[in-house]
Amino acid sequence: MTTAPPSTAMLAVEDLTLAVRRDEDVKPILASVSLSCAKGEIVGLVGESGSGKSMTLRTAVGLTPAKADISGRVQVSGLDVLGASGKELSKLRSRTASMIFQDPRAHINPFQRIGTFLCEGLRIHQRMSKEEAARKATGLLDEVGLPDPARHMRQYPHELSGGMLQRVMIAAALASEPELLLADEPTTALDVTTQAEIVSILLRLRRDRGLSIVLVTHDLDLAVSACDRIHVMYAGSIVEVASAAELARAPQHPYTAALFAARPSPDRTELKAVSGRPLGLYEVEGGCAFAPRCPKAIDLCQETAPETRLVDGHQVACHLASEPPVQPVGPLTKGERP
Ligand SMILES: Nc1ncnc2c1ncn2[C@@H]1O[C@H](COP(=O)(O)OP(=O)(O)OP(=O)(O)O)[C@@H](O)[C@H]1O
Repeated sequence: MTTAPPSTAMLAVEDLTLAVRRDEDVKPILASVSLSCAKGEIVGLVGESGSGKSMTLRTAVGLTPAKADISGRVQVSGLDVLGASGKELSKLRSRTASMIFQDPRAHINPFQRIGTFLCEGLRIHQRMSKEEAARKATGLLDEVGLPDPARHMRQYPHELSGGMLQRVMIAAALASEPELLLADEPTTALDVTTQAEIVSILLRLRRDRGLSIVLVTHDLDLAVSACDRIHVMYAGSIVEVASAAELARAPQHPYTAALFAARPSPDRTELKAVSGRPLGLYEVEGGCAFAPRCPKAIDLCQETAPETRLVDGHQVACHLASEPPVQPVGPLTKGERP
């Protein structure tokens, strides 16, 4: 088992630090985030609300707040995203990397037929004729498993269920033949059966197209079932990275362990919610960001931010993890802030 960043990374985020400016205020959001996704790999990014998952994903395609201080490196398929021109970024977003989101209805015009929605991008970005675009769009709906693509092309969004609409959004994301799919909570609004169907589509797309996928989710079980590797995020930092199987077998960071313990399960009579509330990076005073909620915290945790260590194949940012720190990743929670 290996958790080292693959050398053929489709996405490589290294030491990414980001703070948003408003007037005199500076709000730190990400601290020294490193994350990678190889060609054909499905990588999970999990953590509670406000930990910075969406901001990491958006920064990967250059969608950052207007007034932000950013440092670090982000590469997608060889493009230096933080140094890219507007033209390069729009090419990145219209060709190389596509995104899907939690609520498909918020990203589709309710007055436009599904076929019109799908064909628009194909005609503009790929300069297809009307007939070519319709043929390609119908094929994409078939690829994502919609039962009657020709009929769905003529339907309006309100005629489709949430799960069917999410498939339409995946079809739209595939229209540009991307190499990388960034999926931000794509199953959160769906029932359990439909969630499983969406995950099986993602797995099939990886197999058939060699697509690289970053899956953001709150749902650890879903991440374990879908992903090769998982990055666990807390307060704007990655606190643990391991293969999905290894993370589920033996989580090393107390936060990861607490997330696993908080999952509902048939053999559990009560839920062990992670105590306390999740902090944003801007609320962290010093030391380990998880220390105020950590049942194992010692004085050192309150005082000094932990470095990332390699323990049993896991990269883990915790003082209580016993192996020496890995290089060159530095302090995770209190790196140099802008
Ligand atoms: N444009 C912005 N300006 C200022 N703060 C922002 C902006 N966008 C996000 N934030 C803040 O950044 C932090 C991380 O937000 P982000 O949406 O990345 O978290 P998340 O882990 O994706 O949460 P969720 O699971 O709820 O979507 C939050 O504190 C959020 O309020």
